[in-house]
Amino acid sequence: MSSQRATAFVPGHVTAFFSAHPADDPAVAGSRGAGVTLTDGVTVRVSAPAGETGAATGDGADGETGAATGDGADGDGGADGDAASDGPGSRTIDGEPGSIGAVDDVLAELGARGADVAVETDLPIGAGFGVSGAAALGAALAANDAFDRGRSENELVRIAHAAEVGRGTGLGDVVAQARGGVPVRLEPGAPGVGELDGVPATARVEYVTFGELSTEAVLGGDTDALTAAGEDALDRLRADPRLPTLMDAARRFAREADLLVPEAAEAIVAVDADGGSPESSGSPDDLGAAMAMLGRTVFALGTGLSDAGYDPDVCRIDAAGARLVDERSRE
Ligand SMILES: Nc1ncnc2c1ncn2[C@@H]1O[C@H](COP(=O)(O)OP(=O)(O)O)[C@@H](O)[C@H]1O
Ligand SMILES: CC(C)(COP(=O)(O)O)[C@@H](O)C(=O)O
Repeated sequence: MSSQRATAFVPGHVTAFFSAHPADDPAVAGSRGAGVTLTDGVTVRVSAPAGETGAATGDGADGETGAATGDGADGDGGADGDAASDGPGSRTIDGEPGSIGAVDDVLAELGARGADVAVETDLPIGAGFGVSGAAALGAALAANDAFDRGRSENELVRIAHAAEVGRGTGLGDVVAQARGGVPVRLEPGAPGVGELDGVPATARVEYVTFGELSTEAVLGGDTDALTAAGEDALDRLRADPRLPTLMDAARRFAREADLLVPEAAEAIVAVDADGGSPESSGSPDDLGAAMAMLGRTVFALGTGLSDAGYDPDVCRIDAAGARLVDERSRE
């Protein structure tokens, strides 16, 4: 018995600092770094057309990490129906027609292009919350369930990671979002290649967005300076895996990597002046603000942005990571 519809929730992920590690093999490519996952995230609903679920056990098995390059059509060996043969199903983002490249690549890899896919999020897209990675991972989890593809969690994370890296829209968001909490990416790459740790902590998160920053443009440019700064920041956090050190390393990274945009710099100073930083006399729960990579976005742990007079969105660090949610119907 296979399900026809499935829904997944994937937390947003704000990168505090990172180093870029490109590679030809998308499972090997990725980033080192650290960030926070958010209770605000992306919900992906996948509906399989009738008769297109199950039995595609060999689907794409020879190319699990090739989602970004291939269209998956030659791997669609489903015995009882090929979702790709009838062309793509509907794609919406917050109810409007629209698609995210990494999502399309995930669906192709799973032989699920015929699915109707609805991506819903309160987070802004392209502003440093890893929405594209979250949508890709949510599509992988939900399509696997709706089409009864029988892939494991690690396999689905690998497929979403490969799609995201292949599209140039992220390097480390997917593995972080799969984990939840405060992920520390010790080694780059998909499950089986990369290595994760975490800062064991929770906090209130505030954020304000001033606009988008193209991840493709930054990753496609010279990343030597940001990678050197990111490696330094990771060394500092490994020596002291606590939230104040994460935020301090994030602020220094943005300056050293020359990524700090003026609106973010202004907000970080305003939060600091108001007492919301560990160097000043504010509450110990206020850990100041930093810029979200890669977006014109500032995030604070505690109440620093609201104390400084901004009107932030508020959520918390997500404890669970990407997951299916139980609102599906079964036949
Ligand atoms: N309304 C939209 N605004 C920005 N990007 C969009 C939108 N709809 C789809 N996209 C796609 O979503 C992806 C955003 O990727 P990225 O810049 O990495 O953002 P994020 O930080 O949210 O992951 C791009 O591939 C872009 O083409
Ligand atoms: C910083 C970034 C390379 C991009 O993040 P975003 O713009 O949110 O997709 C991220 O994927 C990472 O590896 O840390």
